[in-house]
Amino acid sequence: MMINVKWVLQRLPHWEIVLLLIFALLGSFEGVLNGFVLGRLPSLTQATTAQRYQYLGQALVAYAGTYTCLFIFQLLIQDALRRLNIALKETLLTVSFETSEAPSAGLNRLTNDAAQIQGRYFEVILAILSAGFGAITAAIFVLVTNWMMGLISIAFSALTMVPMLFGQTKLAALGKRWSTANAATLAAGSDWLEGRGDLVQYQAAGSFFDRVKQRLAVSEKRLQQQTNGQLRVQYGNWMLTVLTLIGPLAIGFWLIHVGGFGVTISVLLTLLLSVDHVTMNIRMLIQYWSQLTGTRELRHLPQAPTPLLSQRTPTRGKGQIDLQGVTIAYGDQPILAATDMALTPGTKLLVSGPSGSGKSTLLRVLGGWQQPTDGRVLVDGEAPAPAKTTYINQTPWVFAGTVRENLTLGQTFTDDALLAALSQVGLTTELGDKPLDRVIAPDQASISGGQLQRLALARGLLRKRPVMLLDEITAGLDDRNAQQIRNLIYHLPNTIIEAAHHFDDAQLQADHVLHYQLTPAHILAPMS
Ligand SMILES: Nc1ncnc2c1ncn2[C@@H]1O[C@H](COP(=O)(O)OP(=O)(O)OP(=O)(O)O)[C@@H](O)[C@H]1O
Repeated sequence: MMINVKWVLQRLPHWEIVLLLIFALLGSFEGVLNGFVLGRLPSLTQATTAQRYQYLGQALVAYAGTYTCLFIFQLLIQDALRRLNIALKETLLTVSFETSEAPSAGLNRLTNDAAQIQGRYFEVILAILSAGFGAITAAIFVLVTNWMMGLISIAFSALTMVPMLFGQTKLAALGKRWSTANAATLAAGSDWLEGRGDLVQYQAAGSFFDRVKQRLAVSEKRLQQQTNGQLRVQYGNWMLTVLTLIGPLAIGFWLIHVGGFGVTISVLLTLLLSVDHVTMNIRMLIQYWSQLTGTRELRHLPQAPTPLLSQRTPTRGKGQIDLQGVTIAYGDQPILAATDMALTPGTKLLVSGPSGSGKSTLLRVLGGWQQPTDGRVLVDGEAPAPAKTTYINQTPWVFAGTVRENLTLGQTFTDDALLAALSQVGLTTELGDKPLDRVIAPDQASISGGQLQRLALARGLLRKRPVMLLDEITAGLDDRNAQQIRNLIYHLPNTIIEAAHHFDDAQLQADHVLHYQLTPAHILAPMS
């Protein structure tokens, strides 16, 4: 997806676009106001006092009217920016969510990228309106004053575009390099803060901080290179602007000398006063253009292969799972050799295997979070999707808020349904008198590991999905908590597939749980 002019226009109401155009046009008369009003002064030497006051009145209306239009234009710009910023941040958050980006990358988009796009794209597009109309109004005024000298002056103005034509691609590349380096710095900063515990206990803070410092130095260097690139283009523009002033004057003096095209010193003076606004606006347009192109890479947003937000609603099947020739590999690394398997509704299956054998990968494929390399998985006869199954891992996320908010996630459930889910996982009494109103936080400090896993199970049970995929959910728990959770899940009516290193053979047998292993030959085989 690309944040471009079309995207911008689609997010602004039509009436606002029309008003922006009208007030940008009216405000653009500011550029020729001095030339127009002051240019009439010499004719007042012969005028009556009444005519002079009439002239003054007209000048007052012209100046006050133009500045009022400029003021309204600025108010409209602020309103448009508000709308665009809301739409932009919503879009960036959605893109990060859809593409499963790391939170640090998503936050980088939301803060740095959003600020850059706002300052160097949205504001610039709106400023282009004003500069564009300013250039057109001034150009028409100049041509009407003296078409030949006007054309010469405008032709010289066009020279200021030259540096931009050459610098455009380079500036876009510099913008991208800065963004990449900045994302790396943020990732290192996030590691530095998140990994504080290990860095302190292993006394590795000093050595690790070198990495943060290196990345910081690189990203600041890239920012400087980006700004320097823009400055170089600007310097080229300034030099050419000098030429656009001197060149037409030289030609004008020669035309006066030979008496051509009615050029006089006062024509040159009027042109000098107004052509400045043609050049200035064109120069600003080029500068704005350089900023626009500098953000091109930032505005190009990644597209998720399988959008997560447009998932279909869950099926109401019973929980039959079929694997038909399912093969899984990461490039050359095999995970699962071609496997056929049928699990009837309500089956309880434990998949064990050494670390790195592919248990999590298998569960993600069964849940539709990633595709198999070959073959197909069917859940109740359909391709699996995250919205059809429940997948819980070792570290479920706690959202800042109450237990109720953590269960509903903003959806509508009755308190009775919530309490029933809590009761199913044995959490009704442990969380106090009013368990649904209990406040918990993302750092999980206010809730134990076992309670957290049971809360995540309750969140899943509430949605009544027939299939539950449980990835090492007891890994961080002591034996008593692990046993409690397994007692719970093995007695649910759902189809349960659990991946785990540790298990209790006696419990598996007592609860008739199938036990398969992912072998070193990448085969899913029953444990003998
Ligand atoms: N996105 C990925 N791209 C490439 N390789 C991956 C990816 N995810 C996992 N792997 C690799 O695939 C193998 C299986 O990983 P997986 O996490 O599924 O194993 P696991 O059995 O769940 O391990 P553990 O018990 O340690 O959690 C590992 O070697 C891992 O490095």
